[in-house]
Amino acid sequence: MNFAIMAGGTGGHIFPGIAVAKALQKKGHSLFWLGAKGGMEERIVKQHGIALTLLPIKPLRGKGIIGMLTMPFRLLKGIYQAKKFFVKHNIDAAISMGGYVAAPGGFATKLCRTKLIVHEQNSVFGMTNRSLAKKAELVMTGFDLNGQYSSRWVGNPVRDSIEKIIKNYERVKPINVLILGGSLGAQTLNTRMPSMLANWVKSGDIKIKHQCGRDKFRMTETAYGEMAQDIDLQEFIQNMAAVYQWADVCVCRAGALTVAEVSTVGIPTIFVPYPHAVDDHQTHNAMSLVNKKAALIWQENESDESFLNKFESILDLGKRNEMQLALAKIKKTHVADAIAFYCEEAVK
Ligand SMILES: CC(=O)N[C@H]1[C@@H](OP(=O)(O)OP(=O)(O)OC[C@H]2O[C@@H](n3ccc(=O)[nH]c3=O)[C@H](O)[C@@H]2O)O[C@H](CO)[C@@H](O)[C@@H]1O
Repeated sequence: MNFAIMAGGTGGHIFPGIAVAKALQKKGHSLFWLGAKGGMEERIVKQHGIALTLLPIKPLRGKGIIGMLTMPFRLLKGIYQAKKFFVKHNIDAAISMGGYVAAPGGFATKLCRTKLIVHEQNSVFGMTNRSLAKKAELVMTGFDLNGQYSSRWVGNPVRDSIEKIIKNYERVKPINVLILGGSLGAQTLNTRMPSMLANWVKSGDIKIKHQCGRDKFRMTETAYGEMAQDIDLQEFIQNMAAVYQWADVCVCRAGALTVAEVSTVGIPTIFVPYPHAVDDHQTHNAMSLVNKKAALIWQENESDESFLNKFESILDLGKRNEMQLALAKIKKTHVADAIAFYCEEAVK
């Protein structure tokens, strides 16, 4: 069968797309990717050797009056281009993993014989997937959304290299702390973590790897001051499996894929949700673990003292073991294979 993945914009859409693409290829299907010119997918998808077609489109949620007035025309143009792509490659089903390329792509499936499949990674449907879900043959979700839009809860697919990690949970000192801003970096983590964690770094109780986001290296290095030489600071981490293997504790945003990855690996985590995410979906993502005592949450508007208390508690080995047990109970495995199976079933 010929499948197309429609995903772009951020790692949170692209990496699950890659996991699903590989699972479908493993089953002998042909894979094509529809992305947007200038998006992160241009760089990442090529590295994985997947045939990539880029539409010359920009985000539909245009800024200002001109953006709003030209939106219908831009959408129509994108739909026309996406339809041409489906017909040219004889695509049986297009899988929307989210991102703005998925809107024209999703609507274009209704103009040809391509079936539409949706996978929503977050605990709240995003704008594009919300409108596509009503028109799709099959809707799958990363979190348990109680069958909204007749969806099936499958989980979020994590990369093979991450799923294979086996951890040793016993380390007491120094504790390896991974700070992750997500694929775009997180301002709060870059500015507030250095001073809040300073005492633990100076006493040698913790070691830090900190992913700060593109073009944020200098400002984060400055925030760490004289401690900077002891911090492994990186703008973007290519080998996430290696850093998850290293980490005893994580402090990170609650993007859907990061949540899935730390739960798959079993890393005790303090989530710091991005407060401006649409419909506050990062808080909902994090709460799915916090409610099961499998993680902690700290909101940006809480005090430093509240963070320090939570951090102190997560360093305790007993507490970490409790959280790891709770994570083991809820983790989903082989999600990409499950999604590939349901995609095949939808096309038959
Ligand atoms: C600010 C915002 O709205 N972010 C959204 C975006 O997040 P974003 O793409 O940042 O977040 P996710 O946590 O979902 O995914 C990040 C992915 O990038 C990878 N990674 C990250 C850093 C790095 O240095 N190297 C690397 O490979 C992670 O391993 C993960 O696979 O899409 C997600 C999925 O729809 C949403 O849940 C997030 O709310």
